[in-house]
Amino acid sequence: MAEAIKSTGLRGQSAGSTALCTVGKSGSGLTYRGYDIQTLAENARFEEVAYLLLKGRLPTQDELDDYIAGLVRARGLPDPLKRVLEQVPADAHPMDALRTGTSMLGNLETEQRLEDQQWHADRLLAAMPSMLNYWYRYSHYGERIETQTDDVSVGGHFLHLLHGKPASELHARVMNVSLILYAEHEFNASTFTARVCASTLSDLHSCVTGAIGSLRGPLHGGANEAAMAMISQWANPDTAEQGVLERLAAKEKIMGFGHAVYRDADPRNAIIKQWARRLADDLGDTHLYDVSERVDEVMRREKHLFPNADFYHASAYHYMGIPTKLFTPIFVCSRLTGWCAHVFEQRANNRIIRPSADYIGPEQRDWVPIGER
Ligand SMILES: CC(=O)SCCNC(=O)CCNC(=O)[C@H](O)C(C)(C)COP(=O)(O)OP(=O)(O)OC[C@H]1O[C@@H](n2cnc3c(N)ncnc32)[C@H](O)[C@@H]1OP(=O)(O)O
Ligand SMILES: O=C([O-])CC(=O)C(=O)O
Repeated sequence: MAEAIKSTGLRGQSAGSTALCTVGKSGSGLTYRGYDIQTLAENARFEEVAYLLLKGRLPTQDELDDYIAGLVRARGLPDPLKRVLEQVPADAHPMDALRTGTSMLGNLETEQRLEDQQWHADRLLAAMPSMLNYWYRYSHYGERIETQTDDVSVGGHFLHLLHGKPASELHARVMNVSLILYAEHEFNASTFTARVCASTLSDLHSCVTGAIGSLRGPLHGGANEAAMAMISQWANPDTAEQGVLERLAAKEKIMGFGHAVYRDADPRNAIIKQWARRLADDLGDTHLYDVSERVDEVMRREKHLFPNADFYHASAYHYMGIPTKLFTPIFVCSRLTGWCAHVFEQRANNRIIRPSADYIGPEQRDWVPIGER
């Protein structure tokens, strides 16, 4: 019985090997291919991290320039994909729009050969912010936007399409850091979804479509939106404290706190928290940040729980004028790199993922004809 409880949710069990990432290993909280997350967030461009994850090593300057140029060229959307996105209603969740868009792209640009997997991953990386903003601006404002911008960064491109003007240097910098922080995290639920799908020898678009569905839930990527919905209802830190205590008394979860692997801290939190503070100061409005800090204090005091990567992302994104419903889709634009890198890794050493289950149903029974039940 003790064993069964321990194995709930496969917690703590190894489900395979990876050379991509360490999570919660002593000495360093999070590394991508051996590079510490703090170092990457301070020094790297997101595109450089994407290259590292997808191709296995850091690029030279020439390689990075070529890589970025390729991503910039691949931002356009085929007309049939635009028409499909135009059918997705404004009140759909943007994650569903991305799920549909990714699936449709898989129909138009089907992955036929293993040798093309890298091209398809890069294409998805370039096109995901375009799909999201094309749908958002069309469904909410009736605008058919041009998705081919010449912004060099994925984050800058995203903000440009969303706001219809190039991003400020500060906002482009924060988006860069955010995309790096969200890029990869070992065998989390959405990545594991992608790997299970890859293990059947399915195509990349199916793996990514499934992973989007897993990321959407509030216990995973959807927590950044849920955290925003929560903190935005509190007028000041004192009402926030009261609200958290009430939720805890009602045994409700506080979104953006806790983690399946980390025990003391999520190393991404300190980094995004610092940028959220910078954005608040830049805007001259620290209200949401102050509320967030109080929630953080109360959760540590009452539950010994710490904010995960999602919590301060809520205020950071809000300060950049990003609508709440686009928070988790931004996570997709980043985690796509981790998902695809894991698909490649799975394919390179594949065996179909098929665990066993502990049967807890009835013993074998006699069949009762329908008229006698
Ligand atoms: C980028 C990401 O995906 S990070 C994760 C984003 N998700 C969230 O922020 C959602 C809120 N957090 C949670 O639901 C959980 O902490 C998860 C899903 C992240 C991890 O789940 P688990 O590994 O099952 O959590 P864990 O075993 O550490 O929980 C231990 C205890 O703390 C409680 N707990 C964990 N997180 C929270 C929380 N956010 N608020 C209140 N209580 C919590 C659990 O209910 C559990 O209590 P119990 O022992 O009385 O049942
Ligand atoms: O690792 C996890 O379970 C969730 C997480 O933090 C992530 O995917 O970034």
